[in-house]
Amino acid sequence: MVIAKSWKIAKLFDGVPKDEDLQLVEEDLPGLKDGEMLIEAVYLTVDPYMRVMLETNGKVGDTMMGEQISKVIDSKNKDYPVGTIVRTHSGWRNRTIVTSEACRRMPELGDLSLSTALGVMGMPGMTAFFGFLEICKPKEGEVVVVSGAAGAVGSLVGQIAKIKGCKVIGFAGDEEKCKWIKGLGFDCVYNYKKVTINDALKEAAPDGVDCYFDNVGGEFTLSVLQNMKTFGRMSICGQISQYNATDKLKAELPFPMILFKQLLVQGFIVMRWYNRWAEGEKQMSEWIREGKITYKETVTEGFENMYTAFRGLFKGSNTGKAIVKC
Ligand SMILES: NC(=O)C1=CN([C@@H]2O[C@H](COP(=O)(O)OP(=O)(O)OC[C@H]3O[C@@H](n4cnc5c(N)ncnc54)[C@H](OP(=O)(O)O)[C@@H]3O)[C@@H](O)[C@H]2O)C=CC1
Ligand SMILES: CCCCCCC/C=C/C=O
Repeated sequence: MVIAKSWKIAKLFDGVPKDEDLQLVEEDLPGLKDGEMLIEAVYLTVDPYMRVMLETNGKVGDTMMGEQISKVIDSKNKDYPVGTIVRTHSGWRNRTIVTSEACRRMPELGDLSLSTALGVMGMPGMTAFFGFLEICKPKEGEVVVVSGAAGAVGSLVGQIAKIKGCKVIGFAGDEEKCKWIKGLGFDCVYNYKKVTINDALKEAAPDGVDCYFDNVGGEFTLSVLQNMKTFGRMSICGQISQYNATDKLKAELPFPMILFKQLLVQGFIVMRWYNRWAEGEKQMSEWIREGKITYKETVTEGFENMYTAFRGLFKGSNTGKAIVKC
Protein backbone atom coordinates (compact mmCIF):
# COMPACT_ATOMS: atom_id res chain seq x y z
CA MET A 1 0.00 0.00 0.00
CA VAL A 2 1.13 3.53 -0.78
CA ILE A 3 0.03 6.40 1.43
CA ALA A 4 -0.97 9.68 -0.26
CA LYS A 5 -1.56 13.03 1.42
CA SER A 6 -3.96 15.66 0.16
CA TRP A 7 -5.46 18.98 1.24
CA LYS A 8 -9.24 18.85 1.29
CA ILE A 9 -11.92 21.47 1.79
CA ALA A 10 -13.39 21.15 5.27
CA LYS A 11 -15.38 24.39 5.12
CA LEU A 12 -16.04 26.69 2.14
CA PHE A 13 -13.95 29.86 2.30
CA ASP A 14 -15.73 32.88 3.68
CA GLY A 15 -13.53 35.95 3.82
CA VAL A 16 -9.86 35.43 4.61
CA PRO A 17 -8.97 31.66 4.48
CA LYS A 18 -8.89 30.27 8.03
CA ASP A 19 -7.10 27.34 9.71
CA GLU A 20 -10.24 25.22 9.84
CA ASP A 21 -11.17 25.67 6.13
CA LEU A 22 -8.74 23.04 4.86
CA GLN A 23 -7.62 19.72 6.26
CA LEU A 24 -4.53 17.64 5.49
CA VAL A 25 -5.67 14.02 5.10
CA GLU A 26 -4.05 10.67 4.31
CA GLU A 27 -5.38 7.82 2.20
CA ASP A 28 -4.13 4.42 1.00
CA LEU A 29 -3.77 4.16 -2.76
CA PRO A 30 -4.71 0.92 -4.54
CA GLY A 31 -2.31 -0.99 -6.82
CA LEU A 32 -1.81 0.25 -10.39
CA LYS A 33 -3.96 -1.00 -13.28
CA ASP A 34 -2.69 -1.29 -16.85
CA GLY A 35 -2.03 2.13 -18.35
CA GLU A 36 -1.72 3.86 -14.95
CA MET A 37 1.23 5.58 -13.28
CA LEU A 38 1.90 6.57 -9.69
CA ILE A 39 3.30 10.09 -9.60
CA GLU A 40 4.93 11.96 -6.73
CA ALA A 41 4.85 15.75 -6.61
CA VAL A 42 8.18 17.56 -6.88
CA TYR A 43 6.84 21.14 -7.13
CA LEU A 44 3.32 22.42 -6.57
CA THR A 45 1.91 25.84 -7.19
CA VAL A 46 -0.32 28.06 -5.08
CA ASP A 47 -2.19 30.73 -7.04
CA PRO A 48 -4.74 33.41 -6.16
CA TYR A 49 -7.34 31.97 -8.58
CA MET A 50 -7.73 28.94 -6.29
CA ARG A 51 -9.40 31.18 -3.74
CA VAL A 52 -12.03 32.36 -6.21
CA MET A 53 -12.70 29.17 -8.15
CA LEU A 54 -13.29 27.07 -5.07
CA GLU A 55 -15.72 29.63 -3.70
CA THR A 56 -17.81 29.29 -6.83
CA ASN A 57 -17.22 25.66 -7.87
CA GLY A 58 -15.89 23.88 -4.78
CA LYS A 59 -17.67 21.75 -2.21
CA VAL A 60 -16.77 20.28 1.15
CA GLY A 61 -14.62 17.17 0.68
CA ASP A 62 -13.08 18.29 -2.62
CA THR A 63 -9.32 18.26 -2.98
CA MET A 64 -7.86 21.75 -3.51
CA MET A 65 -7.26 22.28 -7.21
CA GLY A 66 -3.94 23.05 -8.83
CA GLU A 67 -1.07 22.05 -11.05
CA GLN A 68 2.04 20.16 -10.06
CA ILE A 69 5.26 18.93 -11.57
CA SER A 70 5.76 15.33 -10.58
CA LYS A 71 7.95 12.31 -11.11
CA VAL A 72 6.62 8.88 -12.11
CA ILE A 73 7.63 6.55 -9.25
CA ASP A 74 5.78 3.43 -10.41
CA SER A 75 4.31 2.67 -13.79
CA LYS A 76 2.15 0.29 -15.78
CA ASN A 77 2.35 2.54 -18.83
CA LYS A 78 5.27 1.92 -21.20
CA ASP A 79 5.17 5.52 -22.49
CA TYR A 80 5.71 6.87 -18.97
CA PRO A 81 8.52 4.84 -17.34
CA VAL A 82 9.69 5.42 -13.77
CA GLY A 83 11.58 8.73 -13.61
CA THR A 84 9.48 10.53 -16.25
CA ILE A 85 8.60 14.11 -15.32
CA VAL A 86 4.98 15.13 -15.91
CA ARG A 87 2.80 18.20 -15.43
CA THR A 88 -0.72 17.44 -14.18
CA HIS A 89 -3.74 19.09 -12.64
CA SER A 90 -3.83 16.63 -9.76
CA GLY A 91 -4.60 19.24 -7.12
CA TRP A 92 -2.94 19.56 -3.75
CA ARG A 93 -1.78 15.92 -3.49
CA ASN A 94 1.68 14.52 -2.90
CA ARG A 95 1.02 11.16 -4.59
CA THR A 96 -1.58 10.38 -7.24
CA ILE A 97 -2.49 7.60 -9.62
CA VAL A 98 -2.98 9.05 -13.11
CA THR A 99 -3.33 7.95 -16.72
CA SER A 100 -1.68 9.65 -19.71
CA GLU A 101 -4.81 11.80 -20.27
CA ALA A 102 -4.01 13.69 -17.07
CA CYS A 103 -0.53 14.69 -18.28
CA ARG A 104 -0.13 18.08 -19.96
CA ARG A 105 2.71 18.93 -22.31
CA MET A 106 5.82 20.21 -20.48
CA PRO A 107 7.47 23.34 -21.85
CA GLU A 108 11.04 23.13 -23.19
CA LEU A 109 12.94 24.18 -20.07
CA GLY A 110 16.57 23.69 -21.12
CA ASP A 111 18.60 24.33 -17.97
CA LEU A 112 15.78 26.13 -16.15
CA SER A 113 14.45 24.57 -12.95
CA LEU A 114 11.40 22.30 -13.24
CA SER A 115 9.57 24.76 -11.00
CA THR A 116 9.56 27.34 -13.81
CA ALA A 117 6.93 25.21 -15.58
CA LEU A 118 4.59 26.52 -12.88
CA GLY A 119 5.87 30.10 -13.10
CA VAL A 120 7.66 32.07 -15.77
CA MET A 121 7.40 29.18 -18.28
CA GLY A 122 3.93 28.16 -17.16
CA MET A 123 0.50 29.63 -16.51
CA PRO A 124 1.66 32.92 -14.86
CA GLY A 125 4.25 33.53 -17.59
CA MET A 126 1.66 32.97 -20.30
CA THR A 127 -0.74 35.25 -18.44
CA ALA A 128 1.80 38.07 -18.51
CA PHE A 129 2.80 37.44 -22.12
CA PHE A 130 -0.61 37.09 -23.76
CA GLY A 131 -2.69 39.07 -21.28
CA PHE A 132 -0.48 42.12 -21.69
CA LEU A 133 0.54 41.97 -25.35
CA GLU A 134 -2.79 40.82 -26.80
CA ILE A 135 -4.99 43.21 -24.85
CA CYS A 136 -2.85 46.29 -24.16
CA LYS A 137 -1.04 46.11 -27.54
CA PRO A 138 1.68 48.43 -26.16
CA LYS A 139 3.57 50.81 -28.45
CA GLU A 140 7.05 52.19 -27.93
CA GLY A 141 7.07 55.28 -25.70
CA GLU A 142 3.70 54.53 -24.10
CA VAL A 143 3.12 54.68 -20.35
CA VAL A 144 2.23 51.36 -18.70
CA VAL A 145 1.02 50.91 -15.11
CA VAL A 146 1.24 47.51 -13.40
CA SER A 147 -0.34 46.67 -10.04
CA GLY A 148 0.78 43.60 -8.09
CA ALA A 149 4.07 44.44 -9.78
CA ALA A 150 6.38 42.25 -7.69
CA GLY A 151 4.22 39.15 -8.08
CA ALA A 152 4.52 36.20 -10.46
CA VAL A 153 2.57 37.87 -13.26
CA GLY A 154 3.16 41.58 -12.58
CA SER A 155 6.96 41.34 -12.40
CA LEU A 156 6.97 39.76 -15.88
CA VAL A 157 4.47 42.23 -17.36
CA GLY A 158 6.68 45.16 -16.31
CA GLN A 159 9.74 43.60 -17.94
CA ILE A 160 7.86 42.77 -21.15
CA ALA A 161 6.66 46.38 -21.26
CA LYS A 162 10.30 47.55 -20.97
CA ILE A 163 11.29 45.20 -23.81
CA LYS A 164 8.57 46.88 -25.89
CA GLY A 165 10.10 50.32 -25.15
CA CYS A 166 7.46 51.59 -22.72
CA LYS A 167 7.76 53.71 -19.60
CA VAL A 168 6.73 51.39 -16.75
CA ILE A 169 5.23 52.39 -13.41
CA GLY A 170 4.89 49.59 -10.86
CA PHE A 171 3.08 49.37 -7.53
CA ALA A 172 3.99 46.77 -4.89
CA GLY A 173 3.35 46.27 -1.18
CA ASP A 174 6.73 46.81 0.51
CA GLU A 175 10.10 48.51 0.13
CA GLU A 176 12.04 45.31 -0.64
CA LYS A 177 9.66 44.43 -3.45
CA CYS A 178 9.89 47.99 -4.80
CA LYS A 179 13.69 47.80 -4.75
CA TRP A 180 13.61 44.48 -6.63
CA ILE A 181 11.34 45.69 -9.44
CA LYS A 182 13.30 48.94 -9.76
CA GLY A 183 16.33 46.70 -10.35
CA LEU A 184 14.37 44.88 -13.05
CA GLY A 185 14.14 48.15 -14.99
CA PHE A 186 10.77 49.57 -13.89
CA ASP A 187 11.06 53.36 -14.35
CA CYS A 188 8.99 54.41 -11.31
CA VAL A 189 7.99 52.25 -8.38
CA TYR A 190 5.70 52.95 -5.45
CA ASN A 191 4.72 51.15 -2.28
CA TYR A 192 0.94 51.37 -2.69
CA LYS A 193 0.50 51.15 1.08
CA LYS A 194 2.46 54.37 1.57
CA VAL A 195 1.21 56.62 -1.25
CA THR A 196 -2.00 58.00 -2.64
CA ILE A 197 -2.36 56.26 -6.00
CA ASN A 198 -3.69 59.37 -7.69
CA ASP A 199 -0.76 61.52 -6.47
CA ALA A 200 1.75 58.88 -7.55
CA LEU A 201 0.23 58.71 -11.03
CA LYS A 202 0.09 62.50 -11.37
CA GLU A 203 3.82 62.52 -10.57
CA ALA A 204 4.94 59.56 -12.71
CA ALA A 205 2.45 59.92 -15.58
CA PRO A 206 1.51 63.61 -15.75
CA ASP A 207 0.13 63.18 -19.28
CA GLY A 208 -1.83 60.07 -18.39
CA VAL A 209 -1.59 56.30 -18.72
CA ASP A 210 -1.83 54.40 -22.01
CA CYS A 211 -1.96 50.84 -20.67
CA TYR A 212 -2.96 49.42 -17.31
CA PHE A 213 -2.36 45.78 -16.36
CA ASP A 214 -4.67 45.15 -13.42
CA ASN A 215 -3.81 42.47 -10.88
CA VAL A 216 -5.60 43.92 -7.87
CA GLY A 217 -8.86 45.73 -8.74
CA GLY A 218 -10.84 47.66 -6.12
CA GLU A 219 -10.13 51.31 -5.26
CA PHE A 220 -6.69 51.01 -6.83
CA THR A 221 -8.13 50.33 -10.28
CA LEU A 222 -10.69 53.12 -9.95
CA SER A 223 -7.81 55.54 -9.28
CA VAL A 224 -5.92 54.34 -12.35
CA LEU A 225 -9.07 54.68 -14.44
CA GLN A 226 -9.20 58.38 -13.55
CA ASN A 227 -5.71 58.77 -14.99
CA MET A 228 -6.11 56.90 -18.28
CA LYS A 229 -5.45 58.70 -21.55
CA THR A 230 -8.02 58.76 -24.34
CA PHE A 231 -7.90 55.43 -26.19
CA GLY A 232 -6.15 53.79 -23.21
CA ARG A 233 -6.27 50.01 -22.75
CA MET A 234 -6.93 48.21 -19.48
CA SER A 235 -6.15 44.49 -19.24
CA ILE A 236 -8.18 43.15 -16.32
CA CYS A 237 -6.15 40.15 -15.20
CA GLY A 238 -6.87 39.80 -11.48
CA GLN A 239 -8.82 41.38 -8.63
CA ILE A 240 -6.93 40.05 -5.63
CA SER A 241 -8.00 42.93 -3.37
CA GLN A 242 -11.57 41.65 -3.70
CA TYR A 243 -11.09 37.87 -3.35
CA ASN A 244 -11.32 37.78 0.44
CA ALA A 245 -13.47 40.89 0.83
CA THR A 246 -16.72 40.23 2.67
CA ASP A 247 -17.70 43.85 2.09
CA LYS A 248 -17.15 44.10 -1.68
CA LEU A 249 -16.29 47.46 -3.21
CA LYS A 250 -19.33 49.55 -3.97
CA ALA A 251 -18.59 52.30 -6.43
CA GLU A 252 -20.32 54.32 -9.08
CA LEU A 253 -20.16 52.45 -12.38
CA PRO A 254 -17.35 54.15 -14.30
CA PHE A 255 -18.99 53.81 -17.72
CA PRO A 256 -19.14 57.57 -18.46
CA MET A 257 -15.35 57.73 -18.02
CA ILE A 258 -14.87 54.64 -20.20
CA LEU A 259 -17.14 56.18 -22.83
CA PHE A 260 -15.69 59.67 -23.02
CA LYS A 261 -12.08 58.48 -22.86
CA GLN A 262 -12.91 55.75 -25.39
CA LEU A 263 -11.13 53.15 -23.27
CA LEU A 264 -10.76 49.46 -23.98
CA VAL A 265 -11.39 47.54 -20.73
CA GLN A 266 -11.06 43.81 -21.21
CA GLY A 267 -10.97 40.89 -18.81
CA PHE A 268 -9.39 37.59 -19.81
CA ILE A 269 -8.68 34.04 -18.70
CA VAL A 270 -5.26 32.90 -19.88
CA MET A 271 -6.54 29.53 -21.09
CA ARG A 272 -8.12 31.26 -24.08
CA TRP A 273 -4.61 31.35 -25.61
CA TYR A 274 -3.76 27.77 -24.62
CA ASN A 275 -3.33 26.72 -28.26
CA ARG A 276 -0.62 29.42 -28.55
CA TRP A 277 1.29 28.71 -25.33
CA ALA A 278 4.24 27.16 -27.22
CA GLU A 279 4.73 30.54 -28.91
CA GLY A 280 4.73 32.32 -25.54
CA GLU A 281 7.08 29.74 -23.99
CA LYS A 282 9.55 30.12 -26.87
CA GLN A 283 9.64 33.90 -26.55
CA MET A 284 9.90 33.87 -22.75
CA SER A 285 12.77 31.38 -22.81
CA GLU A 286 14.61 33.48 -25.41
CA TRP A 287 14.18 36.61 -23.31
CA ILE A 288 15.42 34.75 -20.21
CA ARG A 289 18.50 33.49 -22.10
CA GLU A 290 19.17 37.00 -23.44
CA GLY A 291 18.98 38.41 -19.90
CA LYS A 292 15.94 40.54 -20.75
CA ILE A 293 13.62 38.72 -18.36
CA THR A 294 14.59 37.89 -14.78
CA TYR A 295 12.30 35.90 -12.54
CA LYS A 296 12.13 35.12 -8.85
CA GLU A 297 10.47 32.31 -6.92
CA THR A 298 9.51 32.23 -3.26
CA VAL A 299 9.85 28.56 -2.42
CA THR A 300 8.12 27.03 0.62
CA GLU A 301 9.55 23.67 1.64
CA GLY A 302 7.19 20.81 2.49
CA PHE A 303 3.81 19.62 1.25
CA GLU A 304 2.40 20.13 4.75
CA ASN A 305 3.11 23.87 4.37
CA MET A 306 0.99 24.34 1.22
CA TYR A 307 -1.83 26.07 3.01
CA THR A 308 0.59 28.49 4.69
CA ALA A 309 2.09 29.32 1.29
CA PHE A 310 -1.40 29.83 -0.18
CA ARG A 311 -2.52 32.12 2.63
CA GLY A 312 0.72 34.06 2.22
CA LEU A 313 -0.46 35.21 -1.23
CA PHE A 314 -3.05 37.40 0.46
CA LYS A 315 -0.54 38.83 2.94
CA GLY A 316 2.14 39.66 0.37
CA SER A 317 4.50 36.91 1.62
CA ASN A 318 5.72 36.06 -1.89
CA THR A 319 8.02 37.94 -4.23
CA GLY A 320 7.73 36.55 -7.74
CA LYS A 321 6.15 33.10 -8.06
CA ALA A 322 4.99 31.24 -4.96
CA ILE A 323 6.09 27.60 -5.24
CA VAL A 324 5.93 24.65 -2.85
CA LYS A 325 8.75 22.09 -2.99
CA CYS A 326 7.95 18.61 -1.76
N1 LIG B 1 -6.85 36.20 -15.72
C1 LIG B 1 -6.05 35.13 -15.65
O1 LIG B 1 -6.08 34.25 -16.50
C2 LIG B 1 -5.11 35.06 -14.51
C3 LIG B 1 -5.23 35.94 -13.49
N2 LIG B 1 -4.36 35.94 -12.44
C4 LIG B 1 -4.53 37.00 -11.44
O2 LIG B 1 -3.39 37.84 -11.53
C5 LIG B 1 -3.10 38.40 -10.26
C6 LIG B 1 -1.65 38.12 -9.91
O3 LIG B 1 -1.46 36.73 -9.79
P1 LIG B 1 -0.05 36.17 -9.37
O4 LIG B 1 0.99 36.98 -10.04
O5 LIG B 1 -0.07 34.71 -9.55
O6 LIG B 1 -0.03 36.47 -7.82
P2 LIG B 1 1.11 37.22 -7.04
O7 LIG B 1 2.38 36.50 -7.21
O8 LIG B 1 1.06 38.65 -7.48
O9 LIG B 1 0.73 37.09 -5.51
C7 LIG B 1 -0.23 37.82 -4.92
C8 LIG B 1 0.29 39.25 -4.52
O10 LIG B 1 -0.82 40.11 -4.53
C9 LIG B 1 -0.61 41.16 -3.63
N3 LIG B 1 -1.82 41.38 -2.83
C10 LIG B 1 -2.38 40.52 -1.96
N4 LIG B 1 -3.48 41.06 -1.42
C11 LIG B 1 -3.61 42.29 -1.98
C12 LIG B 1 -4.53 43.36 -1.84
N5 LIG B 1 -5.59 43.27 -1.01
N6 LIG B 1 -4.34 44.49 -2.55
C13 LIG B 1 -3.29 44.60 -3.39
N7 LIG B 1 -2.37 43.63 -3.58
C14 LIG B 1 -2.54 42.50 -2.88
C15 LIG B 1 0.55 40.75 -2.72
O11 LIG B 1 1.68 41.55 -3.08
P3 LIG B 1 1.95 42.98 -2.38
O12 LIG B 1 2.95 42.72 -1.31
O13 LIG B 1 2.45 43.80 -3.50
O14 LIG B 1 0.63 43.45 -1.81
C16 LIG B 1 0.81 39.31 -3.10
O15 LIG B 1 2.16 38.95 -2.97
C17 LIG B 1 -4.08 37.78 -9.29
O16 LIG B 1 -5.14 38.68 -9.08
C18 LIG B 1 -4.58 36.54 -10.01
O17 LIG B 1 -5.87 36.19 -9.60
C19 LIG B 1 -3.31 35.07 -12.38
C20 LIG B 1 -3.15 34.14 -13.37
C21 LIG B 1 -4.08 34.01 -14.49
C1 LIG C 1 -3.38 26.08 -15.69
C2 LIG C 1 -4.40 26.51 -14.70
C3 LIG C 1 -5.44 27.40 -15.32
C4 LIG C 1 -6.00 28.32 -14.34
C5 LIG C 1 -6.67 29.50 -14.97
C6 LIG C 1 -6.43 30.70 -14.13
C7 LIG C 1 -7.40 31.79 -14.38
C8 LIG C 1 -7.19 32.82 -13.34
C9 LIG C 1 -8.05 33.75 -13.08
C10 LIG C 1 -7.80 34.68 -12.00
O1 LIG C 1 -6.91 34.54 -11.18
